[in-house]
Amino acid sequence: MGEEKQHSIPALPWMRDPVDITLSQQLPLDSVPSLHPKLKSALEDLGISNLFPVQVAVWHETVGPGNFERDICVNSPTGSGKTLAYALPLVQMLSDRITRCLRALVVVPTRDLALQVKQVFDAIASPLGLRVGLAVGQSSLADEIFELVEMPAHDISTYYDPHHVSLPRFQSKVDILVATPGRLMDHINTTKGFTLEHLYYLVVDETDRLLREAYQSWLPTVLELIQSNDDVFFQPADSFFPCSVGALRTRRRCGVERGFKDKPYPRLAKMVLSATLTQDPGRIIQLNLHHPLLLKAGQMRYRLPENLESFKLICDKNVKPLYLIALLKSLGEEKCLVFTKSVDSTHRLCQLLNCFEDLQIDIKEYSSLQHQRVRSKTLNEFRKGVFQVLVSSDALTRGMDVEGVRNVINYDVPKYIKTYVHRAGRTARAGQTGRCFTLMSEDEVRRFKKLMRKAEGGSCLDHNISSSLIEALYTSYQSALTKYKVIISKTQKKPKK
Ligand SMILES: Nc1ncnc2c1ncn2[C@@H]1O[C@H](COP(=O)(O)OP(=O)(O)OP(=O)(O)O)[C@@H](O)[C@H]1O
Repeated sequence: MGEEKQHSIPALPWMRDPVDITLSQQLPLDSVPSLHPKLKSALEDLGISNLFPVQVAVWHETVGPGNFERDICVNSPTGSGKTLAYALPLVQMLSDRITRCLRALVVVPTRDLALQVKQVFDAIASPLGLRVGLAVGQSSLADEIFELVEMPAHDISTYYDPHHVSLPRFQSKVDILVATPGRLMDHINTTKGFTLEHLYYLVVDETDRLLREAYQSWLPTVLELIQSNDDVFFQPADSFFPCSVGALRTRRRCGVERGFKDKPYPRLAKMVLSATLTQDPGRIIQLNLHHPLLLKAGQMRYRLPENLESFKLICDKNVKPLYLIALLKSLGEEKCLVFTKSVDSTHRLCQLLNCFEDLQIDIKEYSSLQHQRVRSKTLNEFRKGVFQVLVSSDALTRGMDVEGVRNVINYDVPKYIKTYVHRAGRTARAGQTGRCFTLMSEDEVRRFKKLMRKAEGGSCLDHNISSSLIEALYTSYQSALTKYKVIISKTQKKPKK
């Protein structure tokens, strides 16, 4: 992660002069210019009466006077409302569409995040008659195709056959698609009738994470498909284009672009967002942004939520699990997320904690070692409050919004400030209060303090647990360890003869 070492002044000139989101105020729905009445009442049904500053700023640059003339990059803290910041303008802009085509594509890194984003879209898009699809590999490819593409009555096979001479009429069943890169590529490569040719809007959520992982070159592929459509736009109407199997060809927005001296320029509008947006020109360039505008909260690249309190808890590393247990006990019934450094550590820690007989706290794990179905079930139960403590590694928690998480605990000190931002950001969301505790040994303190100086709002208090509380746990620790060793020996594979 060489990016961490970069100087904090961005190399890209347009990144040096951002619009500061913190200067925007919350805006009551009645004052939001041009807000569709149905969108307003959908928001009210969600209990939303004001737009958050990032939503106001994005609205201003898209639906408002900005009119989507520039591609939008958003760097705003975790829990500040980025999902609705992009979902609202998309739904508003598509509300007057006449035919149903795939007009907006939202790419996110994980399935659970995609499900969460789809729920947000469903709540605001359905009242305006827009359909939202999901391409995440939750169901079989065939089931997913059934939900996304209307097959011509006579055509029963679902996969693309390049030798098929007559071009049947496929119809998209969705206006907006939320996808993970892998499944998106499956549809691009194999699903007949799945086309991006009508796309107006591309959203890349958790951009830095998605740009870091190539996932079968999904981004160059999507951009190339869109680019080739733009090229075809200027070709004579009778020219052959293999993707034009659908309904009408769509004309992308053809506005007067700022800086283009009244030259009409059809293009796809892009929005890219993250709480830790990359400043690396080598990565940003991959997005092929058009005259980009950066919307950013505050001065520094990393910013922690306003109502987050950070604490460091210095432990004796020989009995670190006891500090965690003492901390969990002191937090009572509050929902907690515990982060470890790896999936293996997550598994081991969760097993060990469950070996403490008198703990009386329900603890489950959430990791990529588990089957997706198990993981989704665990997450749903955690959302509903069926159990109270979830132990997780980093990979899957980007963007996850679980109501009522009051505490985040870093069992292992995060290596990078970016990791701290995303972990801590699972609490103190939407203006709520929250706490992040980081367990560390004495010799890790210096590095941790240095790490926290990289973030706005990175001040950190001490949280102490008395040694008598730790000593009181020694006996149960011994019996938990014995029980844990039995479990480990049973699960370890027997050597082959
Ligand atoms: N205008 C609003 N009024 C009240 N609540 C809101 C508003 N906008 C968003 N929220 C709530 O704020 C929470 C955080 O929103 P969201 O998940 O979009 O944050 P985010 O900025 O994408 O965070 P992350 O960077 O962690 O992905 C959600 O529970 C959402 O329902």
